[in-house]
Amino acid sequence: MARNEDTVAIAEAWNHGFGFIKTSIVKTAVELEIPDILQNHGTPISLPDLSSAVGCPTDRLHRVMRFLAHHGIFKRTGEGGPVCYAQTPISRSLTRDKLGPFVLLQGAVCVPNGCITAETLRTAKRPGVELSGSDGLYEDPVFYTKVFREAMASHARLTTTAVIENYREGFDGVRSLVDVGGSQGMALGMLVKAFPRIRGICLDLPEVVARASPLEGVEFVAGSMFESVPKADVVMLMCQ
Ligand SMILES: C[S@@+](CC[C@H](N)C(=O)[O-])C[C@H]1O[C@@H](n2cnc3c(N)ncnc32)[C@H](O)[C@@H]1O
Repeated sequence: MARNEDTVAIAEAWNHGFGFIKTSIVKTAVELEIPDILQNHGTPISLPDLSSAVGCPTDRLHRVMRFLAHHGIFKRTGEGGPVCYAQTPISRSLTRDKLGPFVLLQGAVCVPNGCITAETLRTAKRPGVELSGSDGLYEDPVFYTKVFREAMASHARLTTTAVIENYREGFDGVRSLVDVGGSQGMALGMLVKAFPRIRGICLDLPEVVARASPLEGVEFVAGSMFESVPKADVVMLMCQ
């Protein structure tokens, strides 16, 4: 691995990049009045009951509650039986008569556009909520070419460098590698350069592949992972 202090610094930098997610999901829980629902319920509530109380499909709500339980906002109970959720001291502080309204106010100011909200959770209008493919996000040329592409390239460079330096044996015997959602082929380009015997296949949406520059050793395939994935010895799925 990279030197320990570098690794810790990179983890801290990731936290700065993604720290808003926790705030965003807590705000969504308050919007849905989940702390109040649990308080009024009195005992742990099952996922289907919570789902009908907030008006969100169970599968989407489950993902949100799993995240919040992992971060100690709610407590998951019913080990081995049906999934239920209970209050914690934190969620008891997030009811509408305590700090809930404050979270809604600050969240409205600080949480970036594009995060999951109560409305998007109920209607599944965003790809993070329902993986139905592109929703136009990647078709916006300004967003895609400037912000998104540079962000993805920086992450791919960092991660792939660490993989090449520390996990060479993972590529032993590999002759073909498909990067699913490989964007402009940054990661794959680095991998085929480090392991020239590997044939790289970069699968991404047609509008993304149309903007990709040719890369030695990399074949670009336009399509959707939900329809088919090109055959290869190894399938790579990074940061989806
Ligand atoms: C978060 S980026 C990750 C890019 C790259 N794997 C990385 O880690 O830097 C997600 C990528 O998945 C692509 N994508 C989204 N929906 C897809 C689909 N249905 N099939 C294939 N690729 C898809 C996007 O265009 C985008 O390039």
